[in-house]
Amino acid sequence: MSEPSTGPTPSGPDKSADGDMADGDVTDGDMAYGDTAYGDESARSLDRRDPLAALRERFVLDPGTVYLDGNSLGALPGSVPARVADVVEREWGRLRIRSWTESGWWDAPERVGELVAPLLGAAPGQVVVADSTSVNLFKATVGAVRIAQAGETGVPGAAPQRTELLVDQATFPTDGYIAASAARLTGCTLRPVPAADVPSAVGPRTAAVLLNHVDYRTGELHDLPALTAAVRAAGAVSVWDVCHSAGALPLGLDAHGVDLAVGCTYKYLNGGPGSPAFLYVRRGLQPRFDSPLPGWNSHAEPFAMAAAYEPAAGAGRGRVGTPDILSLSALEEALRVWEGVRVQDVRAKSLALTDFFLRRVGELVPPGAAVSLTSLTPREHARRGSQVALLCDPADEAERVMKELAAHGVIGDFRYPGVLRFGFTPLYTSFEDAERAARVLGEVTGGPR
Ligand SMILES: Cc1ncc(COP(=O)(O)O)c(C=O)c1O
Ligand SMILES: Nc1c(O)cccc1C(=O)C[C@H](N)C(=O)O
Repeated sequence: MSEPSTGPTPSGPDKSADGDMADGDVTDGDMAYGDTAYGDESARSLDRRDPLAALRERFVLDPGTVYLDGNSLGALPGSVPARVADVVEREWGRLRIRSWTESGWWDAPERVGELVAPLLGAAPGQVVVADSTSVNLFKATVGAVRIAQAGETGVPGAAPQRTELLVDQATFPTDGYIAASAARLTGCTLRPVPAADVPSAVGPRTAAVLLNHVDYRTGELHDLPALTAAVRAAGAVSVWDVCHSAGALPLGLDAHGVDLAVGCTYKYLNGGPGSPAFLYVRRGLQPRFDSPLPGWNSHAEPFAMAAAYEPAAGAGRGRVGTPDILSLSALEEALRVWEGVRVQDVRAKSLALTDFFLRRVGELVPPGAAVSLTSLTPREHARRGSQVALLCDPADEAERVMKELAAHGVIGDFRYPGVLRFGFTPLYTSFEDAERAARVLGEVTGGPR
């Protein structure tokens, strides 16, 4: 495997930059795994001293498969089916309408939001779980521009010069489409810029900036603290898409002064296919958050059925309509896996797993293999999420390679042009999984056996 073309050549594991210190340093966790990038310790030995190893038992996994697609759809936590069956049979089947109050259905978006909040570094009262990521991106982006255009006074139109919306150039497509629509609706011009250029691009005309924390294609982690600070310094409002970092690394949303954030719950939070997304609105901004989708669930008194809209205080202002109780219940149960688990320990294992995988791929797929691989994922810990993206040369071999991997029981995914993606979910991925994936990759790319 070739080294990534960007970033400095590593001289050793990057101890300075283990993600985000605001939620706690990962030094302890790092020591738990040692030097996975440059040492020669075996997968079996690393698994033996993995403090998170027992969590794997909480998931439904089959022994013949290495599942490295948790960055797209997390695996099923074993306790979820019984909970969903109870919600269907007892809460819906027997209690019926009474469940809106007696089973806590009505408050579920806020209640589940409180379970997600600590994983985001958010104090209570700022996260609601409802709707899809795409819908929440719309609420957050239009809401952010409206806040900026109201200026310090909070009066709509008080800052008429803020007519630019920045979006990161390499964004996941839905963010780009929604940002374009949000710009049209708010009279803004949309300007795509590389995330790293935001500090020089943001200025007095900028209303809001929508950034992805981890690039879905390359796995690159952007510098949330520095970029948020740059947006703030320019008087603009920050919106972060944290789909690929929530549940994978500490975010420190409160500590870094993030304004709004949105993320999926079906990736590293294992909520299940289409489980509802979350919306974080910083407490200080909540009174000024003017949702572009003010449905009746976000009303201060929904059952007053009032003709006039009066927004709820707090995170509930981000709700729209009737919550999806079956999916929310599955997610609520899935989040129980996190009881007693520290995100910084998950981060330490994620870095150890991806270090180890990159090292073994380097050893098993040498330059000169029939299909050569270049890591698009940065080596530096401070710039790496929880996935490894390998670019195939020739690129049109990637689809075949991924199919062959699947035929050998290694599940990742493939994105154009020629990118193999491997997601590492530390709650259930072992070092043996990483070893087996690297070995099979070596075989199907024509590297040594
Ligand atoms: C970074 C990112 N943003 C947004 C989305 C879209 O989310 P949804 O389809 O749940 O609206 C995804 C995944 O599909 C994603 O990876
Ligand atoms: N949300 C997905 C879906 O409904 C079907 C297939 C894949 C997905 C994904 O989440 C893709 C993912 N966001 C990505 O990073 O590419």
